[in-house]
Parts: sequence; structure tokens; C-alpha cells
Amino acid sequence: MNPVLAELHEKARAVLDPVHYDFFAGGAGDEVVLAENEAAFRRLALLPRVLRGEENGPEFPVLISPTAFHKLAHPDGELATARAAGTVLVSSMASTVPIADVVAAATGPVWFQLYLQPDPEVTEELIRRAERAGCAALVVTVDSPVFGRHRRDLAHGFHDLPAGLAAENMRDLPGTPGLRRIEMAPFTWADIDRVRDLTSLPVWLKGVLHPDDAVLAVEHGVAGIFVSNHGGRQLDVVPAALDALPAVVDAVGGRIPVVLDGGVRSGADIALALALGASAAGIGRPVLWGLAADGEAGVRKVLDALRDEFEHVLALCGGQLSRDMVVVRC
Ligand SMILES: Cc1cc2nc3c(=O)[nH]c(=O)nc-3n(C[C@H](O)[C@H](O)[C@H](O)COP(=O)(O)O)c2cc1C
Ligand SMILES: CCCCC(=O)C(=O)O
Repeated sequence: MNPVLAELHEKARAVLDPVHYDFFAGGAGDEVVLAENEAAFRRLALLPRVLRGEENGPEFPVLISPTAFHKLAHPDGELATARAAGTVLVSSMASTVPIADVVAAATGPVWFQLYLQPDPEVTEELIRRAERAGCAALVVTVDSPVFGRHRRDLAHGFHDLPAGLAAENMRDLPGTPGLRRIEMAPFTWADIDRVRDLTSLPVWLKGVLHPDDAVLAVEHGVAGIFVSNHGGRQLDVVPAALDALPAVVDAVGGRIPVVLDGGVRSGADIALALALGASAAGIGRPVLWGLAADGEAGVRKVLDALRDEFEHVLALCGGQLSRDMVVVRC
């Protein structure tokens, strides 16, 4: 793990209310997948190429994956994250700052993460809010037909935000004055088609693991996919996100970009994801640790540390990353 990230994690653990720390840190079930997401990177190694001179590698290929409730981490919440981002920020529908304010504060493109809602008018209004705010894409999370069961939250009895904090995008939606709860429901590809018909924004899917679903995503005109197991917070029997990546990349065959998130904690992890065919890596918890430890400056430290380390790894790899360079450790 990058030492800056490790230090910020320790600081976050020390300053956060333990209930909120566990909400951020925890996973579903026995937390097997939570641990595997990081362990999968340790099982792989990179064979660097030599004598390549100064090849130009990819730009810093990291984006901020959507995480809920940033004001639980820091009073500035998503505003601090947005100010620090400087790269694509996928803003959670469950943000504690309204999406328009997130976009206004942002130093890079903002994409809106959406959980489709059972009432199509509510979904449409959320999409319109994202459009009006100036979001550059929609990211529909498809790995959550039901909520994951997070044992740490259940043990603490944590199921509501403290007084004064709310999922601000859920205010004054059609049919409900005031706050509306975010609902999970089992949707279909027809619902994705409807979203595409409703908006001219690129529509990404987040939470694809099966290669056949990746092919369906291409066929349904999706702009890109996130190979993700929701940071081990949904089904605790799936593979590590990294282990699911190559088959999805092969199925997609370069037709759309594939982002990998889950367990990315260092420049080497980013390099491994790219070598296995990801266009970019998403980071979830490290951003929360930076935010909790040091607000906007902490998020910036996380991104700067990863950028610096990734560039160093890339230089040591001869400026290029490809699948033939990845081997399994003995
Ligand atoms: C506290 C927390 C809240 C999250 N909230 C959301 C969310 O609102 N929407 C979503 O699509 N994914 C959510 N995720 C999943 C992340 O987008 C991402 O897939 C995951 O955190 C990546 O793994 P990492 O934390 O190991 O980097 C959340 C993850 C965490 C840890
Ligand atoms: C209603 C908020 C959902 C947040 C989420 O996706 C998670 O905690 O993993």
C-alpha cells in the first residue's frame, strides 16, 4: 500500500466516530471479498520492458468512485472532495451535498452515479438534476437489486444519517415533499434502454462482473462499464474485482472503456489494472480516509501520492503496460 494512503487511513480511523468508520470500512457478510480485492493485486507481478527509452505512458488514469455520505467524514463533505479531485469525480446519488453544488465546486469533470428508482418519474427527475448541474455522464449502479448486508452496521444499529445530514439529491422529488429514501429494486436491460432514451449523456454501468453482461452492455449502447464488486459491500462470494477484469476486457474487445475499482491502494495496483486492460482505476475508500483525516488537503494528498507513485512505476516498466507483462506470483 502507498505509505501516504496508509498514514491517512490510520489518521481517519483515529478521528472518525467508530460507527462511521465501520460504515466506510466495512463490507458485506464475512468480508471475504473486501479482503480479496486488495489481496488479488499481491498475487500478480509485472515483468517490466527494458531499453524502451522515454515512451509516453497513459495520463494519470484514476477516477474517484462514488461513495455515499461524505459529510460523515468531514464537515465540508463532497465540496472538499470536488475541490481536490482534479480528475473525474463520480458523485454518489447519496451525497450529502446536492449535485449542483458538487459540480460548482469541482476541479474536474463530474459524473452522476444513479440508483434507478422504482418510480420512473423520480429517476427522470434525478437525471434532469444531473443534466442541469452540468454532469458529463451518468453511472448507473447495477450490482444492487437489494441492499448489501453490512454486519458492522447491523451490529451498531447504524441505518440513518445523524440529524442535520441528508442525501440532499433526494429532496422534493415527484410525489414526495421533503426527503425521499433511496430504494433498491431489481431492474432490467429495458430500464437501461429507457435511461438512454431519456438523456443524451453517456450512460455507464457500474458493477458488472460477468463477461456476458459486458457484451449485453455493449449491445445496449452503454458508454463504458465499471468492473466492480462495490468494494466488497454487496455479494460476499464474488471474485476480487481484479480477478474478474481480464474476462470482461476480452468480452468487450475494446468496443467501450472498462474501469476497474476495488482494492486499488498504490501506483503498482493502478499499473496492474491497466496492464490487464482497464482504461482507468477507480478509488473509493482511500478518498474517504483522506477526507476524514484532512478534508480537501487530505483528498489531494491521496491523489498526488497515487499520481507520483504511478508515474514512477510506469517509468520503471519502460513506459508501457500490457497483458503479456503480467505474471502470477509463485
Ligand atoms: C462507504 C462507501 C459508500 C459507497 N457508496 C456507493 C454509492 O453510493 N454508489 C455506488 O455506486 N457505489 C458506492 N460504493 C462503492 C464504490 O463506488 C466502489 O465501488 C468501491 O468503494 C471501490 O472499492 P475501494 O473502496 O476498495 O476502492 C461505496 C463504497 C463505500 C466504501
Ligand atoms: C443508500 C446509500 C447506498 C450507499 C452504498 O452504495 C454503499 O454504502 O455501499
